[in-house]
Amino acid sequence: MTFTAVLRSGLTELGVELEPGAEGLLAEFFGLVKEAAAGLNLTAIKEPEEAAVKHFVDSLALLRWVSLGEGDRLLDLGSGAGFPGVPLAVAAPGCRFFLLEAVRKKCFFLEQAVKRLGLTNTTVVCGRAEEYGRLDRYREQFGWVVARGVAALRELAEYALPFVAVGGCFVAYKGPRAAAEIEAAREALELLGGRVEEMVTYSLPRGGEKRVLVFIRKERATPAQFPRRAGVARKRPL
Ligand SMILES: C[S@@+](CC[C@H](N)C(=O)[O-])C[C@H]1O[C@@H](n2cnc3c(N)ncnc32)[C@H](O)[C@@H]1O
Repeated sequence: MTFTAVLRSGLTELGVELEPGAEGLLAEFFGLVKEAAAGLNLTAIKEPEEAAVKHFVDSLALLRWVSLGEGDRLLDLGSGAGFPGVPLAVAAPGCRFFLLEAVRKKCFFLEQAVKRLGLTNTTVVCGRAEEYGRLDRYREQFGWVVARGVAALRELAEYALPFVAVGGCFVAYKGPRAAAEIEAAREALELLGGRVEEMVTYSLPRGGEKRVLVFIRKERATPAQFPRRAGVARKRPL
């Protein structure tokens, strides 16, 4: 099966519908990722069927539970080669997307890809969450923050929650160990103003790998001392 056929059947299985024209853009993005894969350390992404399921369908699974439209602002923290941010930006053109990534060569790839795909709703931000989360124009400015594959929840919460507006939501894309990660992150979430609202589970099509989206509601402003300076959350998670 081709990339597009696997993508289409995978999304149908999950109950996610795409805007007209989105499939073509996603296939074009896959081509760009594949071309850049070796230089970006993304070798696992080369097989079209596997990439369609593990990266594209997985990224878009959020849309089964969330609709992103006009006036929404979403930050993808640690976007890497653009997952889940780019597929979501293609699928939800009315929402404004910010792709935050610390590694310059990945940011360069993202900037080129955004330009090639004509994604006028998407801005690439090159830097670390620990720095950007302290700037007024980013701090508590997003109704949605998402992150996939960046860090364990206990550490990740300190990067992500400062960006979320009070009342907004941080969604962590996780695997089968999500419940244990939540347990380990309880104290951190409480300190940072977040509360786990819901955990939804889905199986990826074909291999059927189990995935979990953890929805964390921001209930209170994050105290000014967070995030701590770069490297501290990793060494001494809350
Ligand atoms: C394993 S990759 C996952 C990339 C992508 N989210 C995905 O699911 O394919 C993690 C990415 O997060 C970025 N990252 C890790 N910590 C970060 C931080 N504190 N601020 C910004 N980016 C960060 C890394 O540079 C890396 O590109």
